[in-house]
Amino acid sequence: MSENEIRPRSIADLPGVGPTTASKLVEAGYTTIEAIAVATPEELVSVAGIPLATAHKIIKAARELLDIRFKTAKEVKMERMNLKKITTGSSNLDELLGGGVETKTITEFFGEFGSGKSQISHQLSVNVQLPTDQGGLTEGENIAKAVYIDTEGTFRWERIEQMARCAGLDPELAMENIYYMRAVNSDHQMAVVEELFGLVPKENIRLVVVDSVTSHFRAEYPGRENLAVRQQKLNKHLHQLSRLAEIYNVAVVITNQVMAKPDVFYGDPTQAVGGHVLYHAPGVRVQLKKSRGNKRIARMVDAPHLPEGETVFEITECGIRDPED
Ligand SMILES: Nc1ncnc2c1ncn2[C@@H]1O[C@H](COP(=O)(O)OP(=O)(O)OP(=O)(O)O)[C@@H](O)[C@H]1O
Repeated sequence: MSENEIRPRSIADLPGVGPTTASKLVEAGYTTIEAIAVATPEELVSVAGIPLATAHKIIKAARELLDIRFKTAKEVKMERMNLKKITTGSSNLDELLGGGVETKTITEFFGEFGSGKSQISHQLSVNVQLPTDQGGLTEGENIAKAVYIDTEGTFRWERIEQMARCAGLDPELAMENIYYMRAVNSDHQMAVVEELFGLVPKENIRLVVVDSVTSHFRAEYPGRENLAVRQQKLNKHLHQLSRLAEIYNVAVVITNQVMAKPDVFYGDPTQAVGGHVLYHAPGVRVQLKKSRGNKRIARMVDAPHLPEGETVFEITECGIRDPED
């Protein structure tokens, strides 16, 4: 299957699943291709009343679609090498990230207020639209677009306009290629991501930003007593996002505000322990710190395949850039 081909996303698109079977499966809770992929043929036979051979065929198709099979290490290497990267606008920061922000991956930017998390998110939403030879994901006429889920109302179209102009894009067009949604609470935030399983392939969306991923969860489930349920919901949300990244080959960027002085937030271990939310989930974590003036320090935190390290970038009128001096 070619990379740009739109993959079926509903179980009704699987071979062997007609409308009646589809509705029986959905009724029994098999609502996604993932659920089918991990089901046993006997389960499907009993809930949908289909022949065993058909059940085998449906499960096999679901697994193929999700690419669940043994791969050689060489194949894994080739897959990684083929992953596309989006430039951040700063070659220092790109280098730290191993070439830019990667598709099929969640990249978390965490740091205190004003550390540059939203600025990077704006910049990536512009840069994804650039042609591939300029660090974007637009191939020929097929413009790569972005989704920006804003939980705190910090999105500024003026900034997009400014950054697009500097990047040599038509600012009006650039703004049309960013789908914006203000998420009003954590349930809404998760519902919006669920909706993206429809929108992403249809509109050639290659970047999904959630700025900030944590604020609603923290506000709705405050303190230590709510930690377990908060983390559980947040994990579900992260799992949704990583499925989206994986299935549709998109880059997912999440931001997470952490306090400069975690001791003030005693009782909230998500603040105290290093700060990032990805924990053991696969992905890339970058800590941002304020430095002199508009300079910022980015630090790679326990990345599975990237060396730890630090670099400096700058926030300018034009956006994220390497420091002048
Ligand atoms: N037009 C601009 N020119 C230069 N620098 C700018 C411009 N706009 C914003 N900045 C810089 O970006 C900073 C804000 O960064 P950003 O909004 O990304 O922070 P953040 O990490 O998202 O913070 P928060 O957690 O509060 O949302 C400002 O303090 C300023 O230094």
